[in-house]
Amino acid sequence: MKPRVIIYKKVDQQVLDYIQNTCEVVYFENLDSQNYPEFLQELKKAQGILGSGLKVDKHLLDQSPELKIVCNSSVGYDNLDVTELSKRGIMATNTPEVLNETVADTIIGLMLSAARRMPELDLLVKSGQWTSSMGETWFGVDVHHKVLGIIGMGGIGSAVTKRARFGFDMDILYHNRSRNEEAEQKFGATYCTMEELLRESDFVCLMTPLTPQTEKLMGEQEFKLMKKSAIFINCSRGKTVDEDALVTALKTGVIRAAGLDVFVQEPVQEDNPLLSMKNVVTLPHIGSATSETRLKMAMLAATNLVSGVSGKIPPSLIKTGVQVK
Ligand SMILES: NC(=O)C1=CN([C@@H]2O[C@H](COP(=O)(O)OP(=O)(O)OC[C@H]3O[C@@H](n4cnc5c(N)ncnc54)[C@H](OP(=O)(O)O)[C@@H]3O)[C@@H](O)[C@H]2O)C=CC1
Ligand SMILES: O=CC(=O)O
Repeated sequence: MKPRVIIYKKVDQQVLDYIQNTCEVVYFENLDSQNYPEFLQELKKAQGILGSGLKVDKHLLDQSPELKIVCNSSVGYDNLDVTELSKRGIMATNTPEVLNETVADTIIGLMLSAARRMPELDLLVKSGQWTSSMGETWFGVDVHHKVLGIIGMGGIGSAVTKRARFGFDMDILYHNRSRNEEAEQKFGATYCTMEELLRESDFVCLMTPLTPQTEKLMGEQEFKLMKKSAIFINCSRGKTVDEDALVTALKTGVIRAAGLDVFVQEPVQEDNPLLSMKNVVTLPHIGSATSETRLKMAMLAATNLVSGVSGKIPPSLIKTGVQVK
């Protein structure tokens, strides 16, 4: 009998076909309050699940006695309670590396947009306010030859660094818990404390995973350490930032601008003050969202799923302490 699995996000037909070769698939193109009860029913019989963002905690796992593997189609896995998964001997996987270059493109886009005020100027042109002389009220600041500070120099941070160093002649500072020698040797990135990074960078890019240690890593004190002219970019998770402190820093000129792909609440609430600020460029958590990369992510998640339910070691197993036999 084929192992029974649930897919809870829309995937490409070729991904579906690949999984269906090995598994009996229950397919929810998306999960909402309407189909959630049906999903819970199906979960009782499922050996594997694939999707992104579903909170997989003790409560959910209590309702999934057959589960062997949980496959995120994302690199971040803050939605998974890995301790609880590990206790129950359930494997967890993510999709690292295949999205690095695409997310790095998004981050460079946010840096350029915020520095050169592209969304503001786009609106101005489209609303017929382009006057013959666009004076200095509309000037931006340069990106090239500035200092970029990366908090979280991992796969994505390194791809940003490559672009910034070789494309924009930027100097790169970074902060991790441990040194990334490859980034130092290949791209000339310099390791420093978080305080040094915040004081010296013209652009601060936050790229850590969301963990208990990184929750609100950027707060009032951290923004105050930054240059008044600095631009803050967050493409990690909304909760790595104290959003109230960010609003105050942007409103009171503690920092110049921000580019944000992620928010504490997603989709972001309409009355979030960040949405009405001209010095903030926003995106709807779309860092990896190109057709090519989303397909690679889904295919990697599918490979993880099929391996896991077939008793093999999935290619991107998250280290949860689960012993794979
Ligand atoms: N907006 C979007 O669409 C996307 C968002 N993301 C987010 O980006 C995150 C990073 O992805 P990726 O680069 O692939 O991950 P990696 O694991 O490759 O890199 C994460 C880096 O963060 C560092 N780090 C972890 N904890 C801390 C800490 N407490 N203080 C300082 N540095 C820390 C790690 O170094 P060390 O262990 O030495 O501290 C590591 O270098 C994901 O977890 C996800 O949340 C990812 C993809 C798309
Ligand atoms: O947010 C996206 C991810 O891959 O993590």
